[in-house]
Amino acid sequence: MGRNNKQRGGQRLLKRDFKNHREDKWDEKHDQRKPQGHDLADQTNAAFEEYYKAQQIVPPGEWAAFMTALRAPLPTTFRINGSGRFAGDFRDRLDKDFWTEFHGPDASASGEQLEAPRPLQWYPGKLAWQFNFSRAQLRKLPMLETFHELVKRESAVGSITRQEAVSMIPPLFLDVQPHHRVLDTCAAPGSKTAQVLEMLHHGVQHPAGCVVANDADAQRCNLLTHQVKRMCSPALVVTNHDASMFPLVAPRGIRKGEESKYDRVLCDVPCSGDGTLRKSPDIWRRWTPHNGNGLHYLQTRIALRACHVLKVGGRLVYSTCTFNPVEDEAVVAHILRQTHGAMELLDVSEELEGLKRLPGIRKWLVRDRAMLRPAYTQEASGKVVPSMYSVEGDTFPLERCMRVLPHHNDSGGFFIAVLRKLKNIPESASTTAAPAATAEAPASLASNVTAAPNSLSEQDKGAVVAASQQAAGAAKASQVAAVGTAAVAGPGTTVAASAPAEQPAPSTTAAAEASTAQAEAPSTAPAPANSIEAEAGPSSTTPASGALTWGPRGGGARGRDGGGGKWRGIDPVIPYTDTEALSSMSAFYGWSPQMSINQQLITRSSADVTRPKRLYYVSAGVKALLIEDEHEQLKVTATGLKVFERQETKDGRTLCPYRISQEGVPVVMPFMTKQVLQPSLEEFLDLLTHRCLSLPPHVQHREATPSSQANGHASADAESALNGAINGSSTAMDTGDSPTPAASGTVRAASEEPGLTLPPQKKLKLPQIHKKGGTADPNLSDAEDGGTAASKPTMHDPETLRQLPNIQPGCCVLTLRPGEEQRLGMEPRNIQ
Ligand SMILES: C[S@@+](CC[C@H](N)C(=O)[O-])C[C@H]1O[C@@H](n2cnc3c(N)ncnc32)[C@H](O)[C@@H]1O
Repeated sequence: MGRNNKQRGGQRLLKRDFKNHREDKWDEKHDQRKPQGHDLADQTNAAFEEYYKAQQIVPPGEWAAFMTALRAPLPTTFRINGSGRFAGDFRDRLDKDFWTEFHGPDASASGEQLEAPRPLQWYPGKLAWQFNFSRAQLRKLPMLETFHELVKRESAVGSITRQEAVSMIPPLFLDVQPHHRVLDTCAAPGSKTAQVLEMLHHGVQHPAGCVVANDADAQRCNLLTHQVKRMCSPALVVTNHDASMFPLVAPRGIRKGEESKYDRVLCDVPCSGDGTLRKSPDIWRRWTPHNGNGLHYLQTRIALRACHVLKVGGRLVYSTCTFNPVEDEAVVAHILRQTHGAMELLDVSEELEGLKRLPGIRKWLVRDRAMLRPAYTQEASGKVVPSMYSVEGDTFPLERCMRVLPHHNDSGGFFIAVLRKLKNIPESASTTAAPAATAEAPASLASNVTAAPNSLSEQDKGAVVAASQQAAGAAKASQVAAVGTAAVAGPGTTVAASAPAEQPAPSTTAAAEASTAQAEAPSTAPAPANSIEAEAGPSSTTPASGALTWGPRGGGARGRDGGGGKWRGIDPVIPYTDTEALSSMSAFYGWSPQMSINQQLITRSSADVTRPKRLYYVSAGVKALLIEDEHEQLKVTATGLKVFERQETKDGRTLCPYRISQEGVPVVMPFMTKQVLQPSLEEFLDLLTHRCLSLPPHVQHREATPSSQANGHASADAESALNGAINGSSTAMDTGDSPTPAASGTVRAASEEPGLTLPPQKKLKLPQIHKKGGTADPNLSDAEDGGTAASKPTMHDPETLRQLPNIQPGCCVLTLRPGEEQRLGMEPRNIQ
């Protein structure tokens, strides 16, 4: 009874640890240099000191420095999104301007000892930075306040990510390439997933690979989806499985072989977390060596499964944020032992120059109930298993593992091992820790599964003006400039407001997980004959997908209304193949029906399969994975980038059933040969400022010309895009419901995502407009505002007027003309 209570208590404790302390995400309270609710007296733990002194993980003479660093607050670190458009600008500004300011008269006058923000030496391209100011300093010094505001703003719009320095290390060792299929086994809250996605997208608009981000905790999957959606990547799949039983997928009749495996696997396992003591000082109070013992078994199972799903030749990174050898070297040694030479521990000491690290240790001790022991004996009491111990005679080169100590790089603590798969793991190899009878159940494994939101929905790259209100929020505005979507409405052709915000699916309890054995067993049913080939599928990850079907998947076909998924509470992933709608979209936007924009769309709607409200675009790599996952073995909680939203008109007349969503612009734009308008820069800015521009009477759109109204006019929500332009922050635009009768022949903002944004140092002097609601006149509703065309500037540029007759009523994309970006202080980019 007592034992059970303790077990339960231990589980609760550790679960709370993960929820609160391994999120690697910025928390405002960490601005405070003094840990809240803990004075220094709390930052002691005799058992901790005894345990780690005995393990000899700290070099002789460094113990005091180690402990002092562990008790000091953690510096703030952030990563500049390397695939973002303004990464270079922002980095150079930090490097030059702030450096100068920190050594200029303002800094000297303050009388403070200020350390300028500095790049992390070992992070490539000076794309990760560190600073160390107290809250008091931030408040006191205007110069610091400006810097802090800048960091907060860039973080909000996604051009930088606050992430603990050590947490940036594992993805760097993964060596991700754009064509890789990557699995992040324990991914939430997703800081490493975001980094991996950036790597996948590095230098390419449409990477052929994909990233599967998995977590056993459904709520944390939601958190991950939310965090990573700033990336606006169509190459992400979020799944909700116990990683120790992560399913490999394969279509009917095809044995699960190399093709369905992963080129890269990140195994950032749940751990006791004492490497995060600087960030989470309450761990001092709760630390015991038994926390690590309790997690060892789960860690070995997750790591072994990761080895199984890795391709031969692929890389696996195993990492923890604990110093504890039982969770570190012991797990690595165990997987080397259990995989019988199939896995090789790599020497990466030459990689990440400048990162101070210590080699892994070959001998360690395990604390059982009674004492610390170097080797397993029958007398060992408590929850210990042989695999926790170092084994005399093992020749594994464990010194190739890496331990990062806090005083070496002024960081948190971390452990990393990089492995390569040399050959297939013999069938006989065990996937569990040796005698596990006494091992604790995994403390962190959530038993309840809640559903995730249907899909990702934010803007990544590109250049955008318009946005849609429901999705306003985190937006990648600093990578966004000069392109926007708008809707042109003709007489009686009203463009509906953007679709309602996505509803999370209802919660439910855990669905049964596929067992490892099931996951790998070949299916027996024959492969279907008909097929739609995935365009530009990744050669390394696409099995014979030419022979597979891009159509309803197993559960989807059987479920409710023909659309329910296999996993309760989770919407199915349904390929969108409505040829009639797709042809009308192709004709309207001007692309060939065979292009991938038509071939890689999905819906998540089980209720309205025929007329889904939203269409999501998935990368070729994701499509290939979904095709292989014909039986819906993957419990996909989120995937795809929202690119189209259904548009309705009051009179039922639309030329095209779907308009482009703001975050979809970068994906859709390269395919478009129609519905692209390039107004002059002045008109562009006027449109943003006033929401609505009038057209001169003699230039009326053929469809958009109202029979009785004086002027057609163009409108777009100004305020958020303009603020975005000025602040470099995200923008939100208001579509309104429909143009008023007076507003026929309008160009209206069609979606509400990030708008025109500029590099932070480039500030435009543009007219001030009020905040909320997006209308230029606060007393008017959007529709009314759209109707006051007379008060708006008139579109008059001859080149704009020449283009207008080619724009059909409905959605169009606005872009700057070539070369105009420089006038806004932006680097030129290749838009169309
Ligand atoms: C250390 S955190 C991961 C941090 C994450 N990699 C990041 O960088 O943001 C460990 C995660 O493992 C998850 N987890 C715990 N047990 C798991 C299991 N059996 N399978 C998959 N995930 C698990 C937890 O929910 C937690 O989100």
